[in-house]
Amino acid sequence: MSSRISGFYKLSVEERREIVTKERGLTEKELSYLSGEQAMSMELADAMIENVIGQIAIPVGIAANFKINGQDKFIPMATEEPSVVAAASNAARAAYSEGGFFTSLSGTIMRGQIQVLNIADPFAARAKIFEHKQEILDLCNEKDPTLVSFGGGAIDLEVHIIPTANHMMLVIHLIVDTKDAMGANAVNTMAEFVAPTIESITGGRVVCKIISNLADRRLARARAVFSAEAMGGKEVVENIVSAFEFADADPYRAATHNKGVMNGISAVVLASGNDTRAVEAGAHAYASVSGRYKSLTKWEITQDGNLSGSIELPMAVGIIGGATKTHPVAQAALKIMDISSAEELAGCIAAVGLAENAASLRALSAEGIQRGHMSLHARNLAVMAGADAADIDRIVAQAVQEKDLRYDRILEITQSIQRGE
Ligand SMILES: CC(C)(COP(=O)([O-])OP(=O)([O-])OC[C@H]1O[C@@H](n2cnc3c(N)ncnc32)[C@H](O)[C@@H]1OP(=O)([O-])[O-])[C@@H](O)C(=O)NCCC(=O)NCCSC(=O)C[C@@](C)(O)CC(=O)[O-]
Ligand SMILES: NC(=O)C1=CN([C@@H]2O[C@H](COP(=O)(O)OP(=O)(O)OC[C@H]3O[C@@H](n4cnc5c(N)ncnc54)[C@H](OP(=O)(O)O)[C@@H]3O)[C@@H](O)[C@H]2O)C=CC1
Repeated sequence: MSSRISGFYKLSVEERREIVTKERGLTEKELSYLSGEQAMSMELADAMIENVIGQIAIPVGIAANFKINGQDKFIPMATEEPSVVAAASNAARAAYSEGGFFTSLSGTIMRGQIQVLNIADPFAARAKIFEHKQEILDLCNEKDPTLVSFGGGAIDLEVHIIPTANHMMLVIHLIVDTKDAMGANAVNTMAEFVAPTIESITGGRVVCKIISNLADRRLARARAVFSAEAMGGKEVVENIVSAFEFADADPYRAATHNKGVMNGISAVVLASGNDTRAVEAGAHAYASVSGRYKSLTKWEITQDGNLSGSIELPMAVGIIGGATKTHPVAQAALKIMDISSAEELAGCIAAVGLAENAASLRALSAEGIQRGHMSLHARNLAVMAGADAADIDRIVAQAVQEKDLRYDRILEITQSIQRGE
């Protein structure tokens, strides 16, 4: 299949669904979940979270033009924000001609932290933990034979001594390969199970036993070259690099720059039924590991003047466990992306984050963000103004032509159309 579909956005919803169905073999049932015709059952919703009274629908769009590790992919993105899907498709188009995105994952390894207090001699306690390392790892693995049968499980220990205001804390890291699961439940179960053993080895008192979302042994990396011509020429490319340097040097700018990266990342994480907060916490913590909050992406200029981008961030996502298997739309999303491992999913998500950042920086470095973003957001404003679906395009076209995308003006145009003027 080819994901490079010029004008995909100009097709009707039905035509887009037909293309994706033809290429990815979606069933009637999957399509009806995606369209919302068949809602998730209230029994399932009630089993997923607590005190359920309903559901909220978020649109799922397909980002076109993605080639990742040589394979063309349709990328499902769940987001409430206009222009995010358009932006990803736009930048992916500029990378497509240069071979698309290339990705890797450093591993599927998570850390569980066990906090131990009341130890008089923490350095000796640290040594004792290492003497019992194999016993601790075996206990952890006893708790998750399924994970072990898939080649995962607890594989190592780290012991950190952390001075705090009131204590010299011993913090043990369980290093766990969670394979195709995100792994929080698996790691938390192990950490709680071994806590009494840790207490008896160290003589201390265990308090917190929990996964760390700074998943620095599960780093997803993606890189791509974006054609200078498609990005708007030499000056825009140079401006993009200076916009990156600004973000890398100034946390006020980096927060917004990384918000743009996360526009893409969170949308795919959500569509795939993964935990958006876990990935977001990991991303922002990783952006600060140097002691200063920085850009998650890097931008350079290639020898032949094209734009070269790369991204590296923790990507704790799974294709098993959590809501990934229970939510019917998440299952359809993985099928649309043709994903068969957590590693592959992590790479795709990183690629989308890089593309999203490229598109935002291009807009900021050229005409400004408002032209593209606001002309798409204007559709929302027309809905807010009470426009009929059939009139939305006409209202937006007039506001764009007038270069006045304020709500007040859109309301006036809407009301004038409704009066038949
Ligand atoms: C919005 C565009 C894409 C328009 O861009 P354009 O230049 O008007 O688009 P074009 O007509 O030249 O089309 C180029 C390609 O864009 C895509 N495209 C074009 N239009 C659509 C559409 N309606 N729906 C879906 N896809 C669309 C599509 O792939 C198309 O290729 P084609 O199909 O023609 O071969 C561009 O202005 C853009 O990329 N802007 C960036 C928007 C953005 O970053 N939005 C995020 C929200 S703002 C924010 O939260 C983050 C921020 C900005 O603060 C981060 C930061 O500060 O770093
Ligand atoms: N700080 C955080 O990020 C926290 C997040 N969470 C939540 O935890 C959930 C994710 O936890 P997670 O442990 O992934 O979910 P699950 O416990 O639902 O799934 C993981 C389990 O699936 C089983 N499994 C089956 N096949 C495989 C395979 N191929 N690879 C790996 N495991 C396999 C394993 O064993 P078995 O069958 O024995 O279970 C494994 O323990 C999310 O819902 C997240 O929101 C929870 C607490 C904190």
